[in-house]
Amino acid sequence: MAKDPVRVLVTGAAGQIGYALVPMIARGAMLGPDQPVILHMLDIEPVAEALNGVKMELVDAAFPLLRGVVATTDAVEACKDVNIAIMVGGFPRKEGMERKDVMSRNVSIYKAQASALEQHASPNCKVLVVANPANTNALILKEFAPSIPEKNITCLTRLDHNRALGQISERLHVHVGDVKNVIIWGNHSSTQYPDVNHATVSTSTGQKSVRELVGDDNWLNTEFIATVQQRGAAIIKARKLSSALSAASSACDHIRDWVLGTPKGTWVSMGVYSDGSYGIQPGLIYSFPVTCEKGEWKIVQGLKIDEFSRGKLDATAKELIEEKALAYSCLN
Ligand SMILES: NC(=O)c1ccc[n+]([C@@H]2O[C@H](COP(=O)([O-])OP(=O)(O)OC[C@H]3O[C@@H](n4cnc5c(N)ncnc54)[C@H](O)[C@@H]3O)[C@@H](O)[C@H]2O)c1
Ligand SMILES: O=C(O)C[C@H](O)C(=O)O
Repeated sequence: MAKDPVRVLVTGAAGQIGYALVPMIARGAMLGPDQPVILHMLDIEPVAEALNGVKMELVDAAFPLLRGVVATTDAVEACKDVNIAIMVGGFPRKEGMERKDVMSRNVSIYKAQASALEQHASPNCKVLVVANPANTNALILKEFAPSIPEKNITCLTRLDHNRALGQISERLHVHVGDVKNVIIWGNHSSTQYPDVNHATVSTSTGQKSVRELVGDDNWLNTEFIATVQQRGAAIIKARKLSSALSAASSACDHIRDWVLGTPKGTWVSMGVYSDGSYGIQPGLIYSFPVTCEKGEWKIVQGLKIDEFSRGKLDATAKELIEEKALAYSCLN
């Protein structure tokens, strides 16, 4: 039997991630090749005409799964009955800025949009915040939309996770699809901790540890970590624009795995509210390793954390606590 369409909101849809993301959703890259979708696209009045242009292109592309498009500058209309909300709207950082430098412009958007989502989205709407500072925007959204279950509010660290897989695959000359179970801990910022201590590669003779195959702890503990932490800045330097196609693709991966489940024996990284796992202050939106089943994520428990990792987990948590205070000071 044909499935009912799922309503997917993309905010900031006239921007560069939006332009890469909406065709991916309309082609089934997010929810699967048999799942019809209705796209809700929100942006602001000054770019209303460009937003309408994106709608025209969606019509012109004749996507068989696309059952409707709402393009609007009205947050209430945009949020109406949506099942999934991808929050990309905001301002990207420019060369030389840290992600928290875009804080004051972006957190106020998330406070305002929390209410629109709370009042008008479908009650079990799943939310993914992409706009930076992603963890703190998600935290503000969670705190100002108390009736949305906290398990439904997440932020994107899957791009960092995919970047870590990419770096390992390049270093070992293996297919990226054969590398799994890296972890991004903490903030989507330069304090994030890309951890390969539990990561493996599928080989013709079974699963092998990434650390053993690389055989260079110094590279793993320094250059590898710094490359993943600084990749967003490196893309801005090269493109003069922040990452867009990789961000859009990773947002699809995040939602697909959350809704359809992670493969057996594989975890992914998602920014989710902390329940105190691994000693991280409860309530922060912190990136953890998670598995997903039947539309629910669960933090992977019981991983051994060595002293080097402990310091890194705590440092990125400390930054998130500081960002939270800064966000509230911007809102006052
Ligand atoms: N978490 C991640 O991995 C990740 C990766 C890449 C980029 N980002 C972030 O995603 C955000 C978007 O990046 P981009 O390159 O698409 O930027 P962009 O400037 O091209 O697009 C952002 C869009 O948001 C719109 N917007 C601004 N205020 C809005 C509001 N109140 N409601 C709805 N829309 C609004 C703008 O008009 C613009 O069209 C930035 O904050 C960027 O830093 C996050
Ligand atoms: O780094 C940025 O500001 C953009 C984005 O968060 C990224 O990681 O590419």
